[in-house]
Amino acid sequence: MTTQQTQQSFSVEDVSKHNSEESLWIIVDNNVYDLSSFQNEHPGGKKILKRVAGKDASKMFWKYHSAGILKKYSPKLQIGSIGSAASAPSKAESAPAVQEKKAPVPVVVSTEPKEPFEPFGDIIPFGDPAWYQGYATSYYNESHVALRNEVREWVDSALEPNAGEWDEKKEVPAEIYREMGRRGYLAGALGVHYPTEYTDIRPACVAPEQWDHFHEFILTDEIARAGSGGLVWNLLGGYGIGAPPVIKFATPQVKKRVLPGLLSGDKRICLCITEPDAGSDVANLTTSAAKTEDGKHYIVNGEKKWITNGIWADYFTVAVRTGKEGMNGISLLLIEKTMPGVNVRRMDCSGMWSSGTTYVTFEDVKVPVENLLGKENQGFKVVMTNFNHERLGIIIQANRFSRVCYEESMKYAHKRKTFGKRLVDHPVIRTKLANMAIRIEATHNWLENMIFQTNSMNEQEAMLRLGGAIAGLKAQSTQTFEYCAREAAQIFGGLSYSRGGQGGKIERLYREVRAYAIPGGSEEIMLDLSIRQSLRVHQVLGAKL
Ligand code: HEM
Repeated sequence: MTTQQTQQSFSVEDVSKHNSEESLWIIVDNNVYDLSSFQNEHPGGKKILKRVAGKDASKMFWKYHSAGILKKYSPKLQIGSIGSAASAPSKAESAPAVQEKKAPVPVVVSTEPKEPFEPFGDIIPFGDPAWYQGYATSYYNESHVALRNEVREWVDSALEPNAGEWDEKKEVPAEIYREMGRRGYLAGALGVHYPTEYTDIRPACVAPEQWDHFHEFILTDEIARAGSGGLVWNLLGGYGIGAPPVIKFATPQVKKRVLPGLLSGDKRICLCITEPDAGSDVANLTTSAAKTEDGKHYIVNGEKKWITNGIWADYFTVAVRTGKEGMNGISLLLIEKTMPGVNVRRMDCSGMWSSGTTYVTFEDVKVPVENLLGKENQGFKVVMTNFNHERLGIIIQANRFSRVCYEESMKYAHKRKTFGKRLVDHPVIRTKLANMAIRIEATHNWLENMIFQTNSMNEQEAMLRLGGAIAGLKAQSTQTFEYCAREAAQIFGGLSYSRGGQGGKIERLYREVRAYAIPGGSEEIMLDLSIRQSLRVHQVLGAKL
């Protein structure tokens, strides 16, 4: 279908003539769709379309579908609009679809107190963070607003409508990952300053020197809005935890060789810590790295399990044992796919299908000593410095997924009727929505505080002082996610039990809860650490105990 045809204008009478199997047109929200060829492949059946052939089918359409369907199928099926070409936009169109190519204009930020920003998004109460909905904020400035708008436009048009299909295929087109690089999103997702020294790519709407942890928060949060953990981990999972040790601890030569390709999205990386027998218990890992007699290489042997993005990775940031037992014998090595002895196989998991969960084996892999990240036997420290960034990423995603569960439930509760009333008119359903919202907002507000603290401290200080609170917040966010996925599933009923369709996001997210509650420190470990670590810090600060 050409764009010109899409602009064609028809009258209701024109459409009414196309009311048969041979020529089957319908109207949805003032737009005209030719379903003549599509009717045979319509997952909801052919007959149901015949009943609305030649008619305005908006009401029936919105009863059975969510907005993503139109975004996905319009380019193929829409042939025009009713009346003038500039008719009222549909629900799906109201989100801008195509990003205009404009020259990047960095936003210059003033430090004056601000009025609330223009309301943004669907304005469903608690469906987005408060600062999106016209409430005042002291955390965000115009550059955050600009980035939020830019990412949402991309996610709405290019990611969300395809997330379900990609998850089923267990693969996201490589072009999407490269686009993450081209837009400067990968360079901005390292938990450090925007690394202008290793890439010429610049974000379109944020001056690199102004890029902060809130920008990374917004980026991750908006991508998570597509409602697929598999997708977020495909785009940010391996990279967000595998690349920071390289930029912080690799030698200058290795950084110069490796980082440009990683930041542009041409090369991929993953983090290999977990083993078949060592998960949250990092200090007990057994993958060995023995130095050769000439001291120029390590010979690496061992297995790593549940490695996100491993099947596509060019680089592996690997925790190995170079010394004695326990945490003081661990080092981090950058292993490369081109090194003989590196093997990967995809693992079958209950969720996160498009994230490429991998089993990695290292058999006598010869790694030059220059690929050591940090100092020998001090890798545990490198792993620890990674944790705040990794956990904040998990918290951001888990809480947006909770919001997606809530937002989808709220929308569905406004259209589904039972016992003669909309779901939202039943107090029991409103109680479910309220219990979801209060948890999401509490988590989000604590999260914003943690991001603000992270912005205000150097990394060493943040690791020590925020480690406990961030661990506690991780547990809170995954408990909230589990709660919201369950409640949303109950609200959607059978639709959340079958794959795809209106309940598709809920069904998928429900299967993804464990991927958030277990890795990056299980809930049990996080809760315990939140108290232990905070006590340690506050004893130094003079807690009166
Ligand atoms: C532009 C026109 C349409 C497109 C592109 C379309 C596409 C789809 C798709 C992709 C599904 C699979 C479920 C999902 O992913 O949501 C579906 C299901 C369905 N569609 Fe349509 N559809 C269209 C129009 C209609 C109309 C006009 C009706 C009703 C008169 C209808 C009734 C249904 C029903 C009953 C289902 C099954 C829902 C379920 O499994 O719960 N569709 N449609």
